[in-house]
Amino acid sequence: MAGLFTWKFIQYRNRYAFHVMGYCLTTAKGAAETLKLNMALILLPVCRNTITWLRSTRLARALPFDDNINFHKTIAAAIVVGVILHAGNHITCDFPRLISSSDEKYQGLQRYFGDTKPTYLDLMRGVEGITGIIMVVCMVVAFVLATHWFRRSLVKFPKPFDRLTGFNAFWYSHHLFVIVYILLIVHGEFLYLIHKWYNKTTWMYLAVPVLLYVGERSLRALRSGHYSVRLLKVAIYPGNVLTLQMSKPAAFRHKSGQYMFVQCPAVSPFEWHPFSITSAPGDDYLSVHIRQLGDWTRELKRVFAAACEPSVAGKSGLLRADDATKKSLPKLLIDGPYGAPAQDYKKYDVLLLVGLGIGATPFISILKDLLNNIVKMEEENDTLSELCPPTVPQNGERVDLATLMKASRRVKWTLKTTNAYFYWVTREQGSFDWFKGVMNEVAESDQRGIIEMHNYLTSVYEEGDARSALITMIQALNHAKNGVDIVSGTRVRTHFARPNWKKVFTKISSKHPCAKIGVFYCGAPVLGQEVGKLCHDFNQRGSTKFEFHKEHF
Ligand SMILES: Cc1cc2nc3c(=O)[nH]c(=O)nc-3n(C[C@H](O)[C@H](O)[C@H](O)COP(=O)(O)OP(=O)(O)OC[C@H]3O[C@@H](n4cnc5c(N)ncnc54)[C@H](O)[C@@H]3O)c2cc1C
Ligand code: HEM
Repeated sequence: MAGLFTWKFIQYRNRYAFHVMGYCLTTAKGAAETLKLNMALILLPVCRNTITWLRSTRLARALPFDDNINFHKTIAAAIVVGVILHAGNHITCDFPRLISSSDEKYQGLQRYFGDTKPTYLDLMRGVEGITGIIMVVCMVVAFVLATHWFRRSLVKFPKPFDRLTGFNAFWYSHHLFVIVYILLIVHGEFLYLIHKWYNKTTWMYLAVPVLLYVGERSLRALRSGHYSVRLLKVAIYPGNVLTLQMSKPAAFRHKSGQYMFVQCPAVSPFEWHPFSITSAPGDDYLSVHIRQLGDWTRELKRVFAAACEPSVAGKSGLLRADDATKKSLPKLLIDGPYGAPAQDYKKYDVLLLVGLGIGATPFISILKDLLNNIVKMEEENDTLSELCPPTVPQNGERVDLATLMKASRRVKWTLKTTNAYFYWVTREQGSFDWFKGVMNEVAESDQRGIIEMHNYLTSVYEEGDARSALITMIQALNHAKNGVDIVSGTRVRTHFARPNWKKVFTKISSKHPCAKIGVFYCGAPVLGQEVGKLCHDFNQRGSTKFEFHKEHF
């Protein structure tokens, strides 16, 4: 940006027009050059399919793809500065200087503006003026509605927009950028003080990113038509969580930690909402866990609750629908999968997964994937010990070469993850039902103790409360005696009050000296900062290195 600004600034500093309009002109033109670059750059971090693909390439080592939206916002901020400098200088400084210039000075600019000096109105109502004004208006609306405050707020809009929520207002207004891009290309063709076609470079900056983004949107539209899924199971849990289990389209390949968009025409034919995929890549179905938050998720629950029946004794969930109930369920469309920070878990031997409430969803898929691999590994090992008898062949005894070859191929098959620690912090005990099935399975199948699971219930007693300490002690005794937790009824350890993160980090770092540990966090930013800071602090102290990845939804 600095380079482009300086280049244009110097170019116009050396032109005749500088003697008429001065530094207002050089600044306006310098800013315009950065705007062209930034309007191109801003589209790249929101090309989700491209980024998902790039995450799996070597580029992921150099570029922080997890920060794509922050990059998008930073470029947006640079655009705000660019627009202020560009439009501000034209409107308040160089236009007035041009129209008030002496006839003698104006003569040198006649070939650009005509024989008679233009008025202020002439300049404003030219193509560049009109397109510029409309772009600024569209941008102001879209920028204001895109601010964090609006996106996250529950502002009530006046009629006829009263059904819009903050996020939807942001989403729809963001599409004003389609108009902005069309106008920007037109604006770039009618620039004053530029006649030669090769100096009109706006379209050159924009061509590739705009085409890439148009391709992305077309792909999404095409794919969503193909990805109409059949619902296999629906369950509604305490804590207002809805689980949807659906058939997996043949071409759908995801990694644990990734997310997908879901659309339900019975709720809204326009809205697509993102949800982490909770099933593992090896499962033959897809599943999502959806917590009710606003209008769309609430309506989704209502629509599905109408098609559900009370749960059969022994099955978890308050209401259920599956093949047995034979009720017709609303149609569902999906789009994805898309990349997310947690998908990098395979890079590490030791994992620390921290989920807050519904933020556990990306990690459930990881746990399931680990579990599937553990089961597969156990099976492989059983086959291996059958193929390769533990006793060393005695003198004269022969081992079939084919058997040995087969066995050696199998020996290579190992599980990269040696340890995974899952910390799930929830408000109430009922939340445990959301993922009870998976946790039970993990606890039962993971005989080697690769996965350690902790559930923290924070709404029972305050931290430091004597009752909390007492229950924790009873829990620990029971766990030691029976290996079973009294709250969860499984090997998952339930704790009362908030986790002591420092202790958790101390324990893990002393257990894994010199290891590189992948710390994945999904939840409210406040705790994310704390966990991130602990990673940084522990990295300064010992040989264990913690690499922090966070996500927030
Ligand atoms: C990558 C990702 C993964 C997610 N995974 C899960 C999950 O596994 N389980 C779960 O319960 N929730 C998940 N969410 C959050 C979920 O998408 C929102 O809770 C849901 O879209 C809320 O919609 P609403 O209309 O009911 O609520 P609203 O009141 O309209 O919105 C509440 C908040 O949700 C966000 N939001 C709303 N609509 C969208 C949208 N279309 N796209 C992105 N964000 C939106 C906004 O920040 C908004 O402030 C995830 C979000 C993201 C970005
Ligand atoms: C010139 C300015 C901008 C342009 C051209 C632009 C363009 C876009 C585009 C094309 C998308 C992708 C939508 C999609 O395909 O899903 C997007 C998403 C988004 N933009 Fe912008 N934007 C601009 C400014 C801003 C600003 C000022 C903010 C906030 C401060 C912002 C925040 C976001 C967010 C949060 C998303 C959602 C990304 C996601 O989760 O997929 N944008 N923007």
